[in-house]
Amino acid sequence: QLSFDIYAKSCPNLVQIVRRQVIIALKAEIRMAASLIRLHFHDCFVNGCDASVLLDGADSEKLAIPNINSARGFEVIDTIKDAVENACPGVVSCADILTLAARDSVFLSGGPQWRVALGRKDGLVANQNSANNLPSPFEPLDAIIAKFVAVNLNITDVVALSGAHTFGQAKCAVFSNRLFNFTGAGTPDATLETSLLSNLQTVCPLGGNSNTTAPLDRNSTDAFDNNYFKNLLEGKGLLSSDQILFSSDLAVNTTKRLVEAYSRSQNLFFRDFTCSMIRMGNIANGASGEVRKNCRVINN
Ligand code: HEM
Ligand SMILES: [Ca+2]
Repeated sequence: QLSFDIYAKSCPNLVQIVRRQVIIALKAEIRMAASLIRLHFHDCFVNGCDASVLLDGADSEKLAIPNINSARGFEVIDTIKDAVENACPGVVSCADILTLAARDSVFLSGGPQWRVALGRKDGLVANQNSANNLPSPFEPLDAIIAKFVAVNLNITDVVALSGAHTFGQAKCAVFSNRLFNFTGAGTPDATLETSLLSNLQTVCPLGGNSNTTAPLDRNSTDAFDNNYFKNLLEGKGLLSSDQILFSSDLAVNTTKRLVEAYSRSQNLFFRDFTCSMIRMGNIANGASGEVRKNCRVINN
């Protein structure tokens, strides 16, 4: 029931309003592009794209392991929502705003652009348990694939969408297990290229601050391009869940060929990424919904 012209009469300038606010947010902090698309991903994988991730409270998804002290950009979404409410009060859902902001983040960082079908409704409940079950950087490839399949996405979506790790940052907490004593063997992850390994050992020393961050793609930290895939061919994926797309045994029959193809052709990556973003953005919430006035709380 999503459509391209659902707000044509009720909020004709929506797309421009969101774009303008995302531009302002990226001027203040370029990393916000990465943070906004990640929020959209964490929204869509939990109850479908229904802005459940934006809700505050003790049972919120914000407090789930993958999000706490990690998910960011909530204030930016509030600001965009305010601008939209000023122009068209009570019309546009927070879920649509987050989808548009994610789309703009990619394009404004040098990536592809696409049209977003709109009309998502905001959910009435958060699902902290499901948010705790988001794909983890510590799990093997078969488990990650299974979590995508569970929301009707496929192996191509796994590889293409992982390409979002072309920008943004990750904390030592999510990759330092690779640096010194990987899987209890007493040695680092053998698939991690040695010069990157020694650099990361300095950035994230044993007993150091686990909140220190490193770029997911140190070739072009803030640009949306296919360097992420070139990195994987060289053992320079930051997260274990990145590198296993190329280096694990299972990758040989599933994801490795696509990693190689995207590393050779940015065009192919951009085309598949666009398709997969649309597919992820269409994950539906089966339950009823509303257009929230404030993205942090359901209407009363
Ligand atoms: C395939 C399974 C995935 C896993 C295991 C995963 C895991 C992670 C982890 C652990 C971080 C670092 C968080 C932190 O240190 O605070 C991260 C960051 C990020 N993820 Fe993923 N991710 C996955 C898929 C995706 C998808 C599908 C997207 C979007 C389409 C995405 C976009 C991002 C972005 C842009 C960042 C950087 C955020 C920032 O700088 O604020 N990831 N991811
Ligand atoms: Ca959601």
